[in-house]
Amino acid sequence: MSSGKLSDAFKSHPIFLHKQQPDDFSSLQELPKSYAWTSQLNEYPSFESLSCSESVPVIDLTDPNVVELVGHACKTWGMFQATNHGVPQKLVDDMESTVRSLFSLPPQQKLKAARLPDGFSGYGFHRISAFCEKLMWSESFTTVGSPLEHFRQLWPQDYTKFCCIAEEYEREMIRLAAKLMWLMLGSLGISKEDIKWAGPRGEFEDASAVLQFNSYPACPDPDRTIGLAQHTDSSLISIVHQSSNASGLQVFRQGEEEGRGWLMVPPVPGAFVINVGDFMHMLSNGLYQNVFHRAVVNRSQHRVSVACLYGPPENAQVSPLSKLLGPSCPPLYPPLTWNEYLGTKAKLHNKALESLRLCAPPN
Ligand SMILES: C=C1C[C@]23C[C@H]1CC[C@H]2[C@@]12CCC[C@@](C)(C(=O)O1)[C@H]2[C@@H]3C(=O)O
Ligand SMILES: O=C(O)CCC(=O)C(=O)O
Ligand SMILES: [Fe+2]
Repeated sequence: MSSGKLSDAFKSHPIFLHKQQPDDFSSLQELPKSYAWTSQLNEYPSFESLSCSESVPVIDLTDPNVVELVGHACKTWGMFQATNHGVPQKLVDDMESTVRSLFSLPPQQKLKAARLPDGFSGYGFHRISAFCEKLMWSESFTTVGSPLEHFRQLWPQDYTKFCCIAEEYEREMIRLAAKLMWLMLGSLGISKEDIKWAGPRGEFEDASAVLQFNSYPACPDPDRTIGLAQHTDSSLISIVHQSSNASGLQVFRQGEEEGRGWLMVPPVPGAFVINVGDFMHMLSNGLYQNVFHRAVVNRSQHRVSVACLYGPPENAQVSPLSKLLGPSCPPLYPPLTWNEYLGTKAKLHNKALESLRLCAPPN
């Protein structure tokens, strides 16, 4: 397998769906058969909330114990919500308005920025649709590097304004992601010298970031379909802003029999949801849990989210950190670039990580 550019990751893994582009959701009064899921959805129960000790931790990044809190959340949940993260609220609001404005464009206009079957960036169904029994009630827009070309197609008049917002937002995400990386790694006793690809100043100067906009229109029959099917993110970490008008993000809780299921992650004003991705799981040699999550839809609200999938530099071979290895802790995964991993994921989806495992994880 080759390393190469992230934007070329899917060149040899095109996806073909029985419908290439999302419908005009606003015109649908009933759920079409193609969106009606039959199995999988209710395999496990959904919970609005469990007891209060059992909700995704909310962590104030200025808390004196932040390193321990973050480490604990990554080991036990693989997810937390971060407050006091330093990203200006105005920028987050502008980003959300941009995303709403994009998905509110007429269908024909959105298709001007359509993602090609073998492409990485642009508008369309989510990449994982290829593995789903039915279509998902959502639309997405993905961008890596500058969104300028696509934005120019979408908004011939005011693309500059939207471009500035997206680029500024991405810069802030990259800054926050580096900070979160060191909180997570610090909690494992890892320091700047331990990771070559963290760059000379240890600030992950060359890390890659993908911006993913998700749109979940109001749905006439929300219980029979899904917005985004269960998955783990292929990133090191993902930083998600969810709109505050509706909940929808659910996290899978392993737990005992009756406690096992999908737990709602309610929007917390001003907070970002932070996910442990597959690469952080590999880097930490299994100490941090990559986390299964999905998004459900609702009857009356148009929900949107903005995810930044943050990964290693394009050409970096990432392997389990040697400081975490020992006679009783052999490496669980081989060295891998992000590009190579996305290729494996494009073939095997939720089984990708397991297929790469070199030996069984210790209990
Ligand atoms: C860098 C990535 C990671 C991708 C593919 C590619 C660009 C878009 C990402 C997502 C975003 C939405 C969920 C997901 C499952 C999807 O369908 O597209 C993600 C997937 C992954 O995490 O594997
Ligand atoms: O919409 C959400 O809350 C989840 C989005 C997500 O999981 C993703 O973009 O990877
Ligand atoms: Fe995700």
